[in-house]
Amino acid sequence: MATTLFNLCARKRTIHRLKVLLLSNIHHFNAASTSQFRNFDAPIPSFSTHFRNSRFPLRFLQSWNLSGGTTLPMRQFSDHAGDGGGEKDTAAESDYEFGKSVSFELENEVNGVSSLSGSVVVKNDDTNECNSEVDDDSVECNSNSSSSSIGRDELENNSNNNNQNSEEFASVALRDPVELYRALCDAKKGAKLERSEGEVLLEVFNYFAKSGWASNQALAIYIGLSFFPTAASKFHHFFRKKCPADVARYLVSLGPSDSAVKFLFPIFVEFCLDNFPDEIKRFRGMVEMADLTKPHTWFPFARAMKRKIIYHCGPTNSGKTYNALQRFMDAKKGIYCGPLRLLAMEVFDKVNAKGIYCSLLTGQEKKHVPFSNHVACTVEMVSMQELYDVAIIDEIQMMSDPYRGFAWTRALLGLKADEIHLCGDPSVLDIVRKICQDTGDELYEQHYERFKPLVVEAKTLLGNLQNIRSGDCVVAFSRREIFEVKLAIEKQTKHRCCVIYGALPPETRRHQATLFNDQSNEYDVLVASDAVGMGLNLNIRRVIFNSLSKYNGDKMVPVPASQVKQIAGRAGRRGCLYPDGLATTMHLDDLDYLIECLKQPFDEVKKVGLFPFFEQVELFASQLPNMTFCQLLEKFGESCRLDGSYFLCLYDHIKKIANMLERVQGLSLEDRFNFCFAPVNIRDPKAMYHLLRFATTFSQNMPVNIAMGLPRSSARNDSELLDLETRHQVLSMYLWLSNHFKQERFPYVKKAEAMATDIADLLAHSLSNANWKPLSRGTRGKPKAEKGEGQPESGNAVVLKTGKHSYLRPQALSKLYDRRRQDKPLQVDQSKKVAA
Ligand SMILES: Nc1ncnc2c1ncn2[C@@H]1O[C@H](COP(=O)(O)OP(=O)(O)OP(=O)(O)O)[C@@H](O)[C@H]1O
Repeated sequence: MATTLFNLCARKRTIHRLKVLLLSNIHHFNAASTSQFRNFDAPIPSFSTHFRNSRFPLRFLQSWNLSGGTTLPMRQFSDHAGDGGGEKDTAAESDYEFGKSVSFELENEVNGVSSLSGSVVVKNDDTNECNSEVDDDSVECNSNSSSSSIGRDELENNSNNNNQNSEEFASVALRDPVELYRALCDAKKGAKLERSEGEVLLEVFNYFAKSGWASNQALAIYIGLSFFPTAASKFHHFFRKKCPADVARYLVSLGPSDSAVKFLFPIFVEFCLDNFPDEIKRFRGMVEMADLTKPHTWFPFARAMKRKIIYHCGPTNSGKTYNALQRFMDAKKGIYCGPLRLLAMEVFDKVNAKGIYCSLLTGQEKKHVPFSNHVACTVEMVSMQELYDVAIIDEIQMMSDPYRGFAWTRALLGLKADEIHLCGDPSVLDIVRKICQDTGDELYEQHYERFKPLVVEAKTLLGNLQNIRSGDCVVAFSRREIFEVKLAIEKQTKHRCCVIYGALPPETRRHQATLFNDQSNEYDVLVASDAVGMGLNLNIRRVIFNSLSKYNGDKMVPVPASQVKQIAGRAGRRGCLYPDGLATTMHLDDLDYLIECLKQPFDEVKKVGLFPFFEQVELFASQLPNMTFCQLLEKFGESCRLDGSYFLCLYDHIKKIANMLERVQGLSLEDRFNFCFAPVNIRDPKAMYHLLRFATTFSQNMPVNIAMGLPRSSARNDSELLDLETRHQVLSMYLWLSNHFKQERFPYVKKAEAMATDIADLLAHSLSNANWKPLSRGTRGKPKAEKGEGQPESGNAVVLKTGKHSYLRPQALSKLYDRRRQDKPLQVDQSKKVAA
């Protein structure tokens, strides 16, 4: 029922949307249809190849740079045939998105048969070379291997047979696939094969059906990945019914190999064109609807402008944003786009404090300042309709973020501003240059150096918390670790700690930052996650990495060098109490990795993120009735085409929400799309429950209420603290939804804002007093029994250094370190190392 409704709504709206999209993107579709897809109706240009008289393969091969000809830009397909046996999925998926060209070097080699100065050598990768090569050497090789049993006559016979075989094989290999396919069609019956030959042939076709390379190449004739196995199976039956003896023998000689796949593929193409016109038409329609190529053409107004792009390129703390903000404040009308609410709020405060009216726009809040011509927003909220004099896109390197990258790409391509300032590290400089070539914008580069070099303190803390000093920021990569460190520091030293991590509301993070920056109180140490890397001005003297590994949702992995740099760079900012920044590690065995990371140049990003607009998904949906939204997204991912500089952003979290909302009936496609982007922690069942509840009430056309209480007092343990965090997230989600749907559907905005403020206060108060052992979300409500003083929590931590001031490291990490240590023994003179 839900699906039907969803499809009904989708179709009803599609016609109108289609018109809008076609009108606004007409150029895009034209361009795409001419350059990205082979045109089956176009006349065939003459071309010298083995595939004479071919309807399809001729064009097919032309565009794939058969013999050094031009390569048309197209979706990237894998050029490795060597992924047959069972690797299909990964190979297909990994190569699926982006168009690199494929080259068959058929001039010199045809399916394993090379024509070399008149003599023919059959190469078969999968069989013994001695048997497969038919020349003098091979005879010798044969005779060596079996000289005792084979007589001279037999040898000669073998040699003659081999020569005959090789001639026959060569003639099969060199046959025009179109002609061969026609011959197969005309044949009444295939040759009778021996059982062993039949078995090998079966293996060959199984190998073909599993070939990621073949399934990937088949996309070019609009045989989709999901249909490929069916097509391959039908092709097999057809072949077995009609196959002549010489072709069968040739295939048996090749065996289940890449050469066999390459031989069969052009025949398969002919077979598909003949037998699956409807399937091809359907998939072609889908592909055209899911065309994400040439994204710069999606923004015709921005393309009509002569925009000036200024790339402020440099490491952290080099004054990039400061300079860009000067231009922003001087402009008549400006927009700042940042990665975090926190950064947008900071710019909002800073600019208003200078007497320039500036509004604030984030997913959760709209603060309109009367008479303001400036706005500070989060990058997802940037308007593509308004005209600006100056725009800033901060942290532009986040274009390559696997989840959110599309928002930066969209802002860069679509912003209607005369002057756009990009601030970020050099990792996306090359790709921005390329994009500016496509858009026709002028690019100016301003390179920056850090105000003061960052110094690595080679001594490290040697695991001893007594070495903590005022102004230190200890960085840990999980909430649990953060509270463990805070607890240990407060227990073993006189310092008090503020904490900052991602799950805290921006207001609470700001409050903790203020507490830490303020010299008049006892909170002089900060314990923070990677959330400290962006958006807060902090008086940090030294950044200490408690560990340099983090959980990626699946396993512990080393923290990427770019992130280490970004975080370490927070030490010693210009204008703060400690202008000379220091970075070090808690434990000596992490020091090498830190030094390596800081020495690394910035990685050059090859691709930036892209994601379809709702209109594109809607258009696509019109092709696929009877599909759930989640299936639709999957199909879109499978069918979409992208240019080489772009990747499709990950959307597993969106699919998870889409799946949950599947049971909610009466939501339109657009509603589903919007609900799926709501900020929710998909690993938090309580938060997910509230999202489901909001969507259900919304679908019943009723005003959505908050239906959530407010705790009276601050948290007394970690379970209560986690509960406060979740409640704040639910309120934040409510506010976000109220800004993305009609407000009358979410009428309790004021109440939600007031509750969020109260919870932020409670959180701030709770954090000041937090002195309990942390829980992870999974163990919420089940606090572990307290252990005796100094004893590690069983199974969770090990003592790395004994003694009163030793610090316990979580066990998952210590295992990783042990492994790393085994891989690379610690250098004794490590402490002498100093890096700048
Ligand atoms: N010319 C300047 N005069 C006074 N203060 C400055 C100047 N340039 C930068 N600053 C200050 O130096 C600090 C770092 O500058 P800014 O935030 O612009 O660096 P950044 O390169 O953008 O670093 P990040 O990427 O870490 O934000 C800020 O506090 C900023 O106010």
